[in-house]
Amino acid sequence: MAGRQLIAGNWKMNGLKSQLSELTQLVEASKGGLAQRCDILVCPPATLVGEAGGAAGSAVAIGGQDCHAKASGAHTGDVSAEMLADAGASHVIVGHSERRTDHGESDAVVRAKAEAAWRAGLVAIVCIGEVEAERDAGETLDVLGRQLAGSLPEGSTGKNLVIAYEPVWAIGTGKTPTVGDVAEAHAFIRKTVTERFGAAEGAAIRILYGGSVKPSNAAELLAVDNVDGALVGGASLKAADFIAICQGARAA
Ligand SMILES: O=C(CO)COP(=O)(O)O
Repeated sequence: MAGRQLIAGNWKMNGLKSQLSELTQLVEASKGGLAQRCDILVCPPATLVGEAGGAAGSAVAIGGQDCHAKASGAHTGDVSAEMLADAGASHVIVGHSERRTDHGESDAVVRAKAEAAWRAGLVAIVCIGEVEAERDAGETLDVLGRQLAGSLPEGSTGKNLVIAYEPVWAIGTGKTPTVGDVAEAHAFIRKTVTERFGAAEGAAIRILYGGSVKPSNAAELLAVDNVDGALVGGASLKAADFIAICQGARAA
């Protein structure tokens, strides 16, 4: 078990400046004691990272949702890890299934992005997860093994890497795996990173669960062995829901 749990919000392509009032409420709750329960991270769209960092101060960490592998250059529309760090981010999500699907990102691309995150001093949150057909075919652990082998750079540690297990069929659908299935997947991920990066780092790397986490199921999911936090999409947009999810974190 990797110590304090991390509850991370992924706002995806949601959030105009007015959305920052939800972040302000979360910051107040964090200062009011929530931060004693868990580490809290919000990943707004890139347009809001700077302002969110200003609003969050040290009470809530701020992250990006993607970065380019290069530090700068002729890549119209892309954002580098260095730019996110410069704007106040401490983390960046890479390899989210929506990026893998919408932008054809391969494991090799995801790995290069994780290395870019490190180059800029950011923690990389690498997402993995099977699609429904793979699950139905009994291939979940094979898929996770392949994605871990291809997406995680050498030198991964508990300080520079977080893994998010997000079954693609559970994202935004209201469906979640059973706690038994979550336990099996997380135990497999723990074993895989321990074999590759050694016992100390394998134990320290946080493994988040993501996919339809909400106030009503958060405590149950966060109590599962080897679940070191949650990556929350839709329910992170409302401060009250996200705060309730944070309250479901296992006491450190
Ligand atoms: O993709 C997710 C977080 O990255 C999960 O999204 P939902 O919580 O909306 O299912």
